[in-house]
Amino acid sequence: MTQNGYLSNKLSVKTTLFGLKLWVILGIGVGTFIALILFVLSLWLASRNKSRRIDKKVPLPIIPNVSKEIQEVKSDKIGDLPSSPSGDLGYLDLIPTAQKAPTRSRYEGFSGALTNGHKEFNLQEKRYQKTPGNSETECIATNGSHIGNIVEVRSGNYEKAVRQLLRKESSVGSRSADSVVSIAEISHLGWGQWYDLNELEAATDNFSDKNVIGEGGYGIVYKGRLMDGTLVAVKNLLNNRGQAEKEFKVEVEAIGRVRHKNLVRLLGYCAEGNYRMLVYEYVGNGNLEQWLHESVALSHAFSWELRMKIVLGTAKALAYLHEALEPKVVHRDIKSSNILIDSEWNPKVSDFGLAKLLGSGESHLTTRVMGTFGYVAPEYANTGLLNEKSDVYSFGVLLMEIITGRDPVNYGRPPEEVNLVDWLKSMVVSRRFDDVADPSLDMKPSSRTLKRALLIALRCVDPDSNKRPKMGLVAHMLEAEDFPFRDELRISRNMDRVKQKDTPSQEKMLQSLSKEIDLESGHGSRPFKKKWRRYEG
Ligand SMILES: Nc1ncnc2c1ncn2[C@@H]1O[C@H](COP(=O)(O)OP(=O)(O)OP(=O)(O)O)[C@@H](O)[C@H]1O
Repeated sequence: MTQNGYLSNKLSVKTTLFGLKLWVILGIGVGTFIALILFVLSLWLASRNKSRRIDKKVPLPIIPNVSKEIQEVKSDKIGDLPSSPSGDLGYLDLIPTAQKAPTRSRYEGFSGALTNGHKEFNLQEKRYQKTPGNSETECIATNGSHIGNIVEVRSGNYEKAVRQLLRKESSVGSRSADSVVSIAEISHLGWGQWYDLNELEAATDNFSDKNVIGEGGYGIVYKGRLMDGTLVAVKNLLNNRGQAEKEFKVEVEAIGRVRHKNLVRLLGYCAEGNYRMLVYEYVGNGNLEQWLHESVALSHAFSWELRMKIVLGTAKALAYLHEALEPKVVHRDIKSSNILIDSEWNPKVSDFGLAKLLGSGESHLTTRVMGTFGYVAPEYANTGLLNEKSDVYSFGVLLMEIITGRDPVNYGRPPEEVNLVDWLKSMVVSRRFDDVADPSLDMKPSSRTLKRALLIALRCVDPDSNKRPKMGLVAHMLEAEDFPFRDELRISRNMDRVKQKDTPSQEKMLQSLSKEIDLESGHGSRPFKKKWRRYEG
């Protein structure tokens, strides 16, 4: 027997394993071994690919684009910041370490670490004022240096905001690089004209002193002439960190899109580097404060009729802000220096830096009362509760100022005359009407006209904000010579009889004044009742 014959005989021997021949069992064994090797090999390859993908992910230099949640990101100082040689901050990793879940109205205790290779920088929330949609965070590095501010992070996504901020910081240097970021950031406003800083410098002769029109709490206003000849007023907001940014944003949001004959028009803005400027139509005939209190030599020319034209236009502008817009706009700083006057004596309400946008029926509770002493409604000053009725109060004070030519608060007067509202009420109660009109008026108004104006003013400053009329009604009262005050008062009284908690003197004063006006008008007003009812409530 050959060797081959012997091998094949051996392989063909049946085994005890299911009676299978030996070569079949050997074949199965080899096949299984090869399959096992292949399986292990494929597992190894798969895991290698996966780890490669993870490796690729780690150093990806991607920083999120401007998020919708980030309304504005501002950096105003180059701090002690890490940067890669390319100036790209893609290797940074922000690890929030103690970020509490944001509640509806506040974000708290943010801190995080920023790593760049072996370096680590701590970020910390330092300052915050929190109401929804109104927050500000200052980021400081471990060494205490200021990195920048994050303004208006709506859903607490600090990580994105900080990355954005840092990326911006990394683009150290040129003004143009900075302004590119700014343009991207505020382009979401989708409104108005963008002005170059160069353009405004040229328009105002390099912001020269001779072009200064005035200075308010938030910045200096310059007169300027654009290349196309348009006269403008340029408000250069003071760069006191967050405040300029807030004022800028509020003005733009509040009046950027609105058009009204009696609202000053905001033509556009400039946001380059740290500069924030607002460009308005130029209103060339001064402001109401100057006409009432400064231009003594000219005040005789400021007749009752012109004053009433200004009052009416202002009332219409406020009615428009409160009743025609959604969300409505509460101005919060109605006062004589904010009523600009054009060459045809049209008033233009200006300075919306403190304005607040409120949804319909909404009130706002604030911890910081803004406004100007003497004009602020008592409930707003005492409790911080703000709605459009606060503007109605300020308008009432403004009307009293126009009637009397007196400042809302003047410590130069005898104690009982310091506060205009209190003094005027006492004059009405003691029926000394002849002594209240501005002595510098050339022609005094008729008794009835004066009383009508006084009654409207007194209703606007009602201590109970619910009883103050809406501005639309105020405008109608001012406009309609035959407005039936007695009926109007009765309707108003009936409407809130349930919650009647008036001081009797206020109610009595208004009643007797309206009675007098109706008597002086000579008609009992029945036919007008229906007509006016619709303006109430
Ligand atoms: N569009 C404009 N046209 C002409 N003058 C303007 C214009 N806007 C503002 N002014 C003038 O510039 C001056 C400063 O205005 P601004 O609104 O900054 O401050 P203010 O109202 O006087 O004070 P504050 O802002 O502190 O309440 C005022 O005298 C105002 O009359």
